[in-house]
This record gives sequence, structure tokens and C-alpha cells, in this order.
Amino acid sequence: MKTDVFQQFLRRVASTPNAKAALDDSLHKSHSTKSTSGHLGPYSPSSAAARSNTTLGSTMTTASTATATTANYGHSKINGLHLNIPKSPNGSALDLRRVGTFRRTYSSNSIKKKSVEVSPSSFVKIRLLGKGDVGKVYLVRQKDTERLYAMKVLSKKEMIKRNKIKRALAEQEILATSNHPFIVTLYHSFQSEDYLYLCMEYCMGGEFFRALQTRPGKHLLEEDAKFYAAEVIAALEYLHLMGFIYRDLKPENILLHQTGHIMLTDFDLSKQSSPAGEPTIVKNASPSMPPAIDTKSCIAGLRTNSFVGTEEYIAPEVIKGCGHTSAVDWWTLGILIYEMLFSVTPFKGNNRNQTFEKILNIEVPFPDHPSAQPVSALCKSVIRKLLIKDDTVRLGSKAGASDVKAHPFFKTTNWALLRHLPPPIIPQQSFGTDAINFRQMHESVSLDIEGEELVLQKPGGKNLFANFSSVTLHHDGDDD
Ligand SMILES: Nc1ncnc2c1ncn2[C@@H]1O[C@H](COP(=O)(O)OP(=O)(O)OP(=O)(O)O)[C@@H](O)[C@H]1O
Repeated sequence: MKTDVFQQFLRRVASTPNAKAALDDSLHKSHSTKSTSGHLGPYSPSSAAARSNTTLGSTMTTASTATATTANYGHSKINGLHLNIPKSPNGSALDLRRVGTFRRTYSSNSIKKKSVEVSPSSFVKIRLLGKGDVGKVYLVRQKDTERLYAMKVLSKKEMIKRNKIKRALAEQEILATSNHPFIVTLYHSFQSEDYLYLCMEYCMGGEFFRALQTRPGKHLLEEDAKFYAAEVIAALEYLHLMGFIYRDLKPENILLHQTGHIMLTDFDLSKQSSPAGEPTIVKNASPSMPPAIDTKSCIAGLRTNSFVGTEEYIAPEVIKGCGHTSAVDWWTLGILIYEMLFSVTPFKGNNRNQTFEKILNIEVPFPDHPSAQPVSALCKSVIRKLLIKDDTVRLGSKAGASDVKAHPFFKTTNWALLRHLPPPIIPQQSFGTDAINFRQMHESVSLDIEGEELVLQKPGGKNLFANFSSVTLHHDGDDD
């Protein structure tokens, strides 16, 4: 968390008498994660169920606020769907505070940004790890270092066709700016004539979603779900502090590092508040608790209106199209905890329309059949509070992550030492090529990475990808 934003924050709170205790937890976390275990660096050889995974995007038009608030509880057409929605008390408050674009400077000690030191021909493809709609992710080996990486290769043609350039730029920006143990590390980004490349840390444990499928009953025990929820909260807290809303939390976007700790990936739906707001301090209700960081204030200026997310994880305010904030991430956390415990999401319907109606109208149903795993009242309470439909009263809506962390469900969570606790699922060690928890990908791997040549800025002409930074990032703890 040694970013310019965070450093400004440190300077400011240093002069605030009560604030130091609030920072200790975060600093401890930040330092401890870098010291003994080191950065979760690139995997080096030395050291299959599927569900519909459609991410909704800009192909659907956003609803007009007027349509969404015509009745207290009535039939409305939103995003092309006919839905019964309750009237939002402040549905008319379409707040699109937008500020000029801003590119972050890299004043941090922990990430050193250099001009790119590799090209497509520096890597050899080993196998296909995953596919998205504009790109593919390959396990690759860097020729000179023998290190393994996950290389996301995005087709410029597809991005132009599907209007996804901005998303790829945002993803690069977020990955290049982030330095957190639970967020996938970016090592290089570059482009060729036809492709953009993101060379990331290889998460050998594969998709968390796949790992869940291998558990008895395809679900986790409450304590184990709490562990993963805590790691996700730590990652979201960091992203919010940096001014990003993640917007696409789901088990498919959580990868497992070889140690079993989680790593969030896939930031193409994330939204940046530019510039990130100033973090502030919130006093805890209980005098025995230290003051905490208000991460909500870092993105308080960001309310966005795009219709994005994944069907079963989408928040009510996104469906209603009346603008959404970082509170969407706390909604998706509620769905994730539920899915980890019960192996289904709470509002799943027979089709998209029915799912959306349930998201908008029904209270979270807890399974009561004899085979359902029993969960504690505190666990139900945190899920219910995260799944409050009104995003202005939802858990996390006041002071962000600090609210969620303070819920009694997490009373036993040692936030400072999360990274040092043994994860419930430890991926079997492999030598990379026989990786587990990945979908079966049937594709012969061509060596076209080697055939592509690096493209830097082309003089003249309109380069739609000119803002895609070609960089090599050096992280503290890397041994080269
Ligand atoms: N760092 C990584 N280590 C290991 N596997 C990865 C890594 N990044 C991505 N993958 C694999 O590739 C898949 C697709 O990655 P990702 O979701 O980032 O691609 P995408 O093109 O953005 O997909 P989408 O269309 O869902 O946004 C992941 O589900 C995962 O299986």
C-alpha cells in the first residue's frame, strides 16, 4: 500500500493523535506480507465443472432513472427487461460526478516502473489456461529466466469490434498500479501490431471456482468461507483505497496462488475514481477498538451507471440503472459468501429475468432442508447486511471495508496476519504444465507469441492503443 495516495494519507494521519492505531493494522499487514513470505512472485519450476459465466457489459443499455422510479413498486422496463422493482427512496439521485482523466504517477518504492524489457519473442507458450471474449490466457515461460507466467493476450481486432479498448486500458492501469498480496501481480505489459499482452504472475492453484467444485458438497465450512471472505475484504479494501471499484467479484475471478492464498484477477470491469479521494479516519463505536480507515471516502466521488457484472452477482442498483458506487462490491461479497457456503447463489432464477426479479424483490433465502449445512446466526447476519437492497444502508456503505471488518462475524479474524495463516485449500504442487483447477482447454498451442514483434509508439496515424503502457514492473522482493 505504498502508493502516493497512501503516503499522503500516512503524512496526514501522522499528525492526528488518535489515528496511529488505525494504521497499525494496515501497516503491519503491508509489511508482514512482504517480509517473511516475500511477495508472491512468479511461479518458477524450481521453487472441471462449468457454469454460465456471462459477464454483462455495455451491450445492454442503461436504464433511465425516470423509468426506474415511476412507481413505488411497479412494473418497469429496465435494460430491455420487464421487471417489478421497488421504488428507490433516492432513485432520482443520478450522481455522475465526473472529473478529468488522470494518470497515476509511480512514486512508490515497492513498484518500480521501467520501459519494457521484454517482447513477445521473449516467451514460449506452454498451454492455454483460460479464455475470455477478447483474449486468451496462456501459461508461458520466459526464455532467459525459465520463469513461468500467465500471459493474457488480447486481440486488438476483437477489442475494437466489441468496443472494449477502454476496459483493457483500465485493466492494465489497475494491475500496474496495484501491489497487494491478494491481487495478481503484473510484471510486463506490451503490445504488438495485433495484440496487447499482460504478463502476470502465474497462479498455479487455478480458479477458486474449480477448487470449490472439488469440495465435498461443493461448498466450504463456515470457518473456511470466513477465511476466504477475509482475504477478499482485504483486497477490496486496498482497491477502494486506491480509488477502484472492482465490480466483478465471483469465484471465477478468484485465483489460487500456489500457497493457497487468493489472488483477484480480471479487472476489465473495474472503474477508477480519478483522482482517488482522500482516505479519512472513522472512530469506532466501541472505545476498545482503534479508529479505522474509511475507504468509502476514497471513491465517494465515483458513481457510475454502466450495466456491468455477472448475472447472479449483480447488485439491485445496477439492475435499476440509477447509478452505483463501491457498495456494489459489498453486495457481491454477500453473494460470494453465500455461494461458498451453499454452493448456489441466493437469487438464481430459471432465466435472467427471473434472477433479476429475485435480486430486486426477495429477501435472501437460507436453505432449511436437512442436508443444508447449518450456519451461525452471525454468518447469516453478515450475509443479510451485505445483501441489503438499499445501497445507502448496506454494510460497507458508511466507511467501506472498516464497516465489514467490524461485523462480529469477523471478530475472530486476525486481519494483520491473514497472509500467514494456512489456507483451507492448498493446491497440489505441480510443475506448472499439469496445473490443476483449470478448465480443460482443447487447443493446440501455436507459437505465435514468438512470431509477433513488439510495437512501441507508431509515429503519426491514429493509434487506438497508444495509451496502453508498455512497461516492466519491478517489485520489492523480486530477486532480479
Ligand atoms: N494469473 C493467472 N494465473 C493462472 N491462470 C490465470 C491467470 N489469469 C487468468 N487465468 C486463467 O484464465 C482465465 C481467463 O482470465 P480472465 O478472466 O482474466 O480473462 P478475460 O479475457 O478477462 O475473461 P472475461 O471475458 O471473463 O473477462 C481465468 O479464469 C483463469 O482460468
